[in-house]
Amino acid sequence: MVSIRLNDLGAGYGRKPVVSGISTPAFGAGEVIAVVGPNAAGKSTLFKRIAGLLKGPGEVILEVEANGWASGRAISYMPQDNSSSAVLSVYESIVLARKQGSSLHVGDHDLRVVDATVEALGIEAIVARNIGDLSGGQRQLVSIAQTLAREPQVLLMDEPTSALDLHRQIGVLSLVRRLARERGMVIFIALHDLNHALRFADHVMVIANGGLHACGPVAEVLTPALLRSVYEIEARIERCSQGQPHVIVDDVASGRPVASFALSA
Ligand SMILES: Nc1ncnc2c1ncn2[C@@H]1O[C@H](COP(=O)(O)OP(=O)(O)OP(=O)(O)O)[C@@H](O)[C@H]1O
Repeated sequence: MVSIRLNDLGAGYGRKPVVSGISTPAFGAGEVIAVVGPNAAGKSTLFKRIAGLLKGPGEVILEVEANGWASGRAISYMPQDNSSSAVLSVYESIVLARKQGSSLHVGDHDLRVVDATVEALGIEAIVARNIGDLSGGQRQLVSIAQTLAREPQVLLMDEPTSALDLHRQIGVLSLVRRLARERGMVIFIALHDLNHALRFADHVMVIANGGLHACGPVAEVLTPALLRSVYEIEARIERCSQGQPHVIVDDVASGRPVASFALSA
């Protein structure tokens, strides 16, 4: 079983902090946490800090109990941009991702995990293709496969469905949530689609103005008041016929043009 808590975490580039003072409760096995917020708020920066790719103040408190399942690394980060080598086949790239940081010996179990991941994502038809020949959405599915095949205990997925059609967005997020429950992972997903956050996440972290603006159960945090203060939109949260909450946007707050929504420097 795994749990992860952020304590007064900060990160930035050079001397300039992008985010600071981020503290959360402990998130436990099986939980999915949506990380949302405006462009350039610092979601990717926070993920890189949690993954240990950036240094900064504060601590990531990770507790891992051996449970027989965990064959993979503790924390794995799936970046927004896929920079896999274009000369590898899809299958080779997934095997390589699984073996990254461990011995290069590829055993039967490794191949079974790779095959199961390929099947779960429905990418059997492209496994022999070169990554460089794929469409943007296909590359994103391969990047997801590479990340899942590592079997991490904490997974940081940075906008994993941004290039996917609606059917695959729902499919991938359903799969990710199921794997979190089955494997006892903690999964953080940076998302811009708040309806996906409402549908697939247990908790939400709202990153804005250089820090953690709000954190808690997703349906409690994503309110019209929060959408107004963070996104400058007038919106309602209404339930569809199946009881699922949805954001319905009525207007841009105060009638200002969308282009006036300021990016942080
Ligand atoms: N390598 C870097 N060097 C310097 N500044 C950077 C670097 N990467 C990101 N930044 C800056 O850090 C800030 C936060 O960027 P980050 O990518 O974390 O935002 P984000 O919330 O993930 O944005 P988006 O939703 O647009 O993907 C931005 O102002 C960005 O320009």
